[in-house]
Amino acid sequence: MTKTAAVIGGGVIGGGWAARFLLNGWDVRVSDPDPDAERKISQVLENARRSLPGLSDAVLPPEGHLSFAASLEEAVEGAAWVQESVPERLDIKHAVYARIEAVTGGEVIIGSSTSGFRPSQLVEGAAHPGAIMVCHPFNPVYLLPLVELVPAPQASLAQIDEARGVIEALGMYPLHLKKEIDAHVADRFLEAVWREALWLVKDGIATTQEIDDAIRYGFGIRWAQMGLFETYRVAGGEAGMKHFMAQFGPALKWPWTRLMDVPEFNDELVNLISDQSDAQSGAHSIRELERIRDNNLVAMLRALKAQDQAAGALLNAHEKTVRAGTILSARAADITRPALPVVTLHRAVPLDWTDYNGHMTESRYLDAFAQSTDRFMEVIGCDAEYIAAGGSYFTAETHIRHLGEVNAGDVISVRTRVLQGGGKKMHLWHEMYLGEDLVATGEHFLLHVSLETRKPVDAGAAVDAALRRFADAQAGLPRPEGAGRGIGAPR
Ligand SMILES: NC(=O)C1=CN([C@@H]2O[C@H](COP(=O)(O)OP(=O)(O)OC[C@H]3O[C@@H](n4cnc5c(N)ncnc54)[C@H](O)[C@@H]3O)[C@@H](O)[C@H]2O)C=CC1
Ligand SMILES: C[N+](C)(C)CC(=O)CC(=O)[O-]
Repeated sequence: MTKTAAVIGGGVIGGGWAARFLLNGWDVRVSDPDPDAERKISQVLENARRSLPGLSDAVLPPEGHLSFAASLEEAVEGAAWVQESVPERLDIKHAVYARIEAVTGGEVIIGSSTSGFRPSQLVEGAAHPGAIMVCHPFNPVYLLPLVELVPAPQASLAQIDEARGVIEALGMYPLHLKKEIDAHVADRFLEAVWREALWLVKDGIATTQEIDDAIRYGFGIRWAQMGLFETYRVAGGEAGMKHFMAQFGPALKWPWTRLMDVPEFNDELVNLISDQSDAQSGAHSIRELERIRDNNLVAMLRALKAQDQAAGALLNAHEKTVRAGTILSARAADITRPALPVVTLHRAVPLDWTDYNGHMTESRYLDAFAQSTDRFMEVIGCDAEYIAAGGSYFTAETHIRHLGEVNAGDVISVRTRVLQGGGKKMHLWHEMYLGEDLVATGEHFLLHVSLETRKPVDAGAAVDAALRRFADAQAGLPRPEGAGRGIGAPR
């Protein structure tokens, strides 16, 4: 049964949470007094739809239903999770919790997005303090996986486990802090860097642009993949962390920081920073900047995914749980019915597969069809073990036709037929579908080779027999329209 999340406060962060829940198959009910909340959330959701589904190579569950409740109580009624993202003011948060608890009676976890309040502050006056916990996300919530999970001391193990389970099921990473502290862990770093940056601008040392360059051309890239300590361990050379600390330890006593002071936050400083920021980035609207940010984040996360490192390793682990029980079982059914085309690919289109024309770029059609060919090779037994023993297929010729547009986030499927198969030859016909619409075809002629001699040889007996089983069973099907067609030939 589809679960419902109540999102209380639908601003920047509430909107991001709504998108994260919806795109992972939850229904979402939003409560926000702002008459503009619906418009703002629909824009956040639009950005999320083009970036989150294609982050993974597995297809997420069907998108949940979004609704806007007339009252907080209506939003919370029957919800399996409540995520509070109202402004960072304790009085507002306390008033909201009292109303939520009156409906849930402490039976449902209330995750708070608070950037800085400690759980013991959040639960002051609460009837069911164990159910209220810090679940601090990072913007954009629909792409960044970190959630700092800080329960109040009254929380039971079962409540903490439940929270952890929900966060993980959303593809996020619960960092469970056992001790509370103002601003948790990550925001203490952000605060330190922010203070230092304000001083550098105020003192005329660097502009907002120069500070951003210092981060994005250097340590910002490093931090995304190894964090702080592992990065510094490597920086210590062969002697590692101890050498690093011996070399740079004394600098801690030198005036390398102004963190002890806070620059006075007066109009002069605010204008200095915002004027420089306008000059730096004012040419883009916030929505444009969000899309630029999302494109970059998706590209970085997918690069880390390919390396199975950091947040990319988390994506891979989540993908396994999403895959289980969906496409794999569908494929297994197809394999037992060789007269039918085999579903060899079912995935969402990643943002980094699109181009300047705003749709899936041509090289990715070959990528998708190549994945289908690889999958079909596995189906007939030409798998990693067979290849390691010295046999494989090389592609000799390919013809791709583009029949319809595909956009980021679209779920595509490829169905594969065998036009000819046996001995050295394998002639495949891939059809790519968006729903029931045929959007591309790929015709591929492959030769079975010996990986030792690099020359064509007949396939091994088992692979040959499996391939012929498909070829024979599909021989009676009508020849696909477009098969064997040369470029420019009439349709
Ligand atoms: N903006 C950021 O970068 C991050 C913010 N946070 C935290 O998330 C929370 C929300 O922050 P933002 O989304 O940035 O603020 P925001 O100002 O964008 O959104 C707050 C929303 O709450 C609504 N609201 C006010 N009173 C309400 C009530 N009684 N019931 C329901 N809705 C109500 C407002 O109309 C507004 O739409 C804060 O606790 C903040 O510390 C956490 C991570 C990052
Ligand atoms: C600036 N901030 C304290 C609201 C930042 C956060 O809480 C996390 C983030 O997304 O940067």
